[in-house]
Amino acid sequence: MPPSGPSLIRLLSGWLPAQRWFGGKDGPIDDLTIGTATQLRTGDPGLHHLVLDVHQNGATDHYQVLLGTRRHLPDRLRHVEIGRLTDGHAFDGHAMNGHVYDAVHDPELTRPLLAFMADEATVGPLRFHRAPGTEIRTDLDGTPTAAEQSNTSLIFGDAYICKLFRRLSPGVNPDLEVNLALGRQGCAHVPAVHGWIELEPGLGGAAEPVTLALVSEFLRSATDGWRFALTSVRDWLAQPSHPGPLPEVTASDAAAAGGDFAAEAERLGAATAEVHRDLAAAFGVTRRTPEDVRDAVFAMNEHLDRVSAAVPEIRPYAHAIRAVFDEVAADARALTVQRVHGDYHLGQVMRTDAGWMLLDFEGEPGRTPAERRAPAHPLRDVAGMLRSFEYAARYLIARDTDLPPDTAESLELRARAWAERNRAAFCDGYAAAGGPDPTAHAALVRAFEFDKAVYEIHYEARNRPSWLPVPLRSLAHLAG
Ligand SMILES: Nc1ncnc2c1ncn2[C@@H]1O[C@H](COP(=O)(O)OP(=O)(O)O)[C@@H](O)[C@H]1O
Ligand SMILES: O=P(O)(O)O[C@H]1O[C@H](CO)[C@@H](O[C@H]2O[C@H](CO)[C@@H](O)[C@H](O)[C@H]2O)[C@H](O)[C@H]1O
Repeated sequence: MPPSGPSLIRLLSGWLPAQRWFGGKDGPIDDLTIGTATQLRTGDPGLHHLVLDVHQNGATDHYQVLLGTRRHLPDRLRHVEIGRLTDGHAFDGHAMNGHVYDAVHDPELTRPLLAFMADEATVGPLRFHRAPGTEIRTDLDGTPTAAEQSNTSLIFGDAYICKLFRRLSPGVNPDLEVNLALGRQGCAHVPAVHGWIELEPGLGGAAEPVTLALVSEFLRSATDGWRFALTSVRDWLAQPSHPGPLPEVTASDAAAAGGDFAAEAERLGAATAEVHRDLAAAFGVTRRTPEDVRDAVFAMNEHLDRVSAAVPEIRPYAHAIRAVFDEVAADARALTVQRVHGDYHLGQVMRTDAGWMLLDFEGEPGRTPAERRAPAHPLRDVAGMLRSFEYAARYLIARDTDLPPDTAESLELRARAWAERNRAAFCDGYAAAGGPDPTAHAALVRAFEFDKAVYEIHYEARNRPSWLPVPLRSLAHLAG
């Protein structure tokens, strides 16, 4: 018997919209039903896996939640309480009185997930998998990472990270698909997959299973690429400012600033090319005709129209952006496309002792599963990372509204120099390691960069309005 009853639904309807990973914040929930309910642990505390069917604007989205139930809630779990069920409320077929809470915060309830994977268990519609040839330790508790975003990640000791996909789509999740494929290619730039969880076919009537979670090797002592780059920018901006025109940045200047990133940017470029090579080997390559390229440019223009309608701040740059798109369409040539990362930026890479590692092959949130898996030109990823250098360079100054204009202007010159230096180093590393040379495809890279900037302006306006000046400032420079 599925968990039912108005009170559980009422509790979840109030809780869901407040979750960071809930994608339906634009409008009210019309109806919420429970698609599947699986009891993973009986007794107290109890653990229940639910797929929620959320009906909004005529469409249905599916979200995964793990609920804990306890008769007495310890203080350490009070902040994640969802509510209380009383009077023998039916829950997974059991009369249940007690507190219902977000189980990802309860180490006692996250530990069983590893045990199920180690045993390759099937529990109701849930199938737990261990990757071939790997062991899974079962003595570790999982705790959620502080930076909860589109998904929830649990860290188990310093051994594993388990990403629970929140919004579910039928079919294998691209992150699992790509990581397994790259692992089979022997790629040194992705963490090893240890296990995964899937839901049997049937979600939304689909014939394929659904990926629920991915367990990977935890990269201990790794530094997040975004933070690493920002440390360098901070040092670079703190140098005494030079009056007059943009100073030429030499390696010794940058090194004197204490945090030159160029050698790292070059290594990151090389790692990116190696991953692209392995993706092409694993998934194959496809040819696109000049007509296909013109269609793609048409889609970029339509994207710009939609974003211009929603975010007026982009309108002053629309003409310059269209000119770049038109240049590619006018000189359209056949291109070779392949599986790519799809949402490549400094927050998706980590520097370990062994080199750069690439994470999160899910593609841009908001795109359909088919779009996320569609082949694209590898220079799209290069353009994504070039945008990220622009972001890192300007992040500290674009958000400081108290800077006097002349200080802001001199810092902008300095930020520009940092971005140019690291963009060039990244492109050099990419081309030297066998990727298509970005300097030989300048118009295409520029078009991809502008298309990404359009996406970012929409993303920031919707999700982080205080960040909007960051892509706008860089657009003012690139489109100027
Ligand atoms: N294998 C790993 N080892 C260490 N940290 C990781 C690993 N995978 C992800 N992370 C950390 O978790 C963050 C979010 O991971 P990501 O896969 O990008 O999830 P999301 O899709 O929720 O953005 C990363 O930015 C990184 O800091
Ligand atoms: O990491 P996600 O897959 O959730 O990607 C989304 O969020 C990113 C921000 O967290 C966003 O990236 C933008 O901001 C980054 C700095 O925080 C910057 O390095 C990127 O260049 C910029 O695009 C990403 O676009 C979005 O899809």
